[in-house]
Amino acid sequence: MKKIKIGIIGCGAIGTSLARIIEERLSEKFSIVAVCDACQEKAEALLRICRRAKILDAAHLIAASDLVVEAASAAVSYSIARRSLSAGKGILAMSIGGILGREKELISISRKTGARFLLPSGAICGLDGIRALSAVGISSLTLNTSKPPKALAGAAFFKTHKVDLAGIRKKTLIFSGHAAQAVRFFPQNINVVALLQLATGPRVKVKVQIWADPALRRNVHEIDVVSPAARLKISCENTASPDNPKTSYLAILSAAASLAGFSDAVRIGS
Ligand SMILES: NC(=O)C1=CN([C@@H]2O[C@H](COP(=O)(O)OP(=O)(O)OC[C@H]3O[C@@H](n4cnc5c(N)ncnc54)[C@H](O)[C@@H]3O)[C@@H](O)[C@H]2O)C=CC1
Ligand SMILES: O=C([O-])CC(=O)C(=O)O
Repeated sequence: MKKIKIGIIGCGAIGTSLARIIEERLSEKFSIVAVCDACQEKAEALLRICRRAKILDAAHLIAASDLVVEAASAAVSYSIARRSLSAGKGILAMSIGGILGREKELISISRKTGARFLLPSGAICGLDGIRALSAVGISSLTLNTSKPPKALAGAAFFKTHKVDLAGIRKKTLIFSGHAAQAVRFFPQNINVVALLQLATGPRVKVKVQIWADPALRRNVHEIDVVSPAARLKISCENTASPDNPKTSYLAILSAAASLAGFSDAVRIGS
């Protein structure tokens, strides 16, 4: 069987760990042909894992790949997805916040070109049930995300909101609002709310609260869904990636699971 050629844009925590999993467990199906990072050293470091890959800029990487993995940033995820799908190349996107609000166009290009548009569940679970329930209506969906303060450090929110993160001694509410605001203020922290919003569609206004909790060692996402067909309470207590405290290890495993199921005839779960 011909291997699917993968190009990875973003050689940080997700890009690097995912590349390791592809090389170790998924190499019968996939071959990493190109990598790209805004930081040359990060791309060079990834070549030590992907020995057959080349460092290419985004345009050449898209041209060389069958499937592009975006693990870079919300500032570029939409443009990478649009360029990939328009060229008939599949895209697995991780920076979902950058796609929220512009998904219709991408879905339409994907359907036109037939290129796969993959949005893994990332750091949460339960999107299967939430998508199923949205057919009968969801009356409320709330996400409570709690992270250690250092995992929230550097977010755009703190440019306009004075918070002494290092001085927080107990669980403190940092932000309360809706998905679109949350991904603008916390582009590296709350892609999961964008996934929830995409799964339910614009009729449901997904609410989100972000907490800083100095007692936590994990990234915790608690999702509460109210619908006539079911009440879901989903709780994910995720170990952080060893390379980036903002990112849960589950997000990497979820991307790997999405690749493992790519073109598989068998599907477990909806
Ligand atoms: N969907 C989900 O559940 C989750 C999504 N994420 C998102 O996935 C993305 C990757 O996460 P991590 O690997 O943990 O981040 P990271 O910060 O460890 O790595 C990102 C890498 O992308 C590179 N980069 C940034 N802009 C770039 C550009 N324009 N072109 C090429 N390279 C660029 C950086 O230099 C860095 O090496 C982030 O946007 C993050 O917010 C993270 C966790 C969960
Ligand atoms: O990895 C996590 O726990 C969630 C995260 O950073 C995101 O959704 O952007």
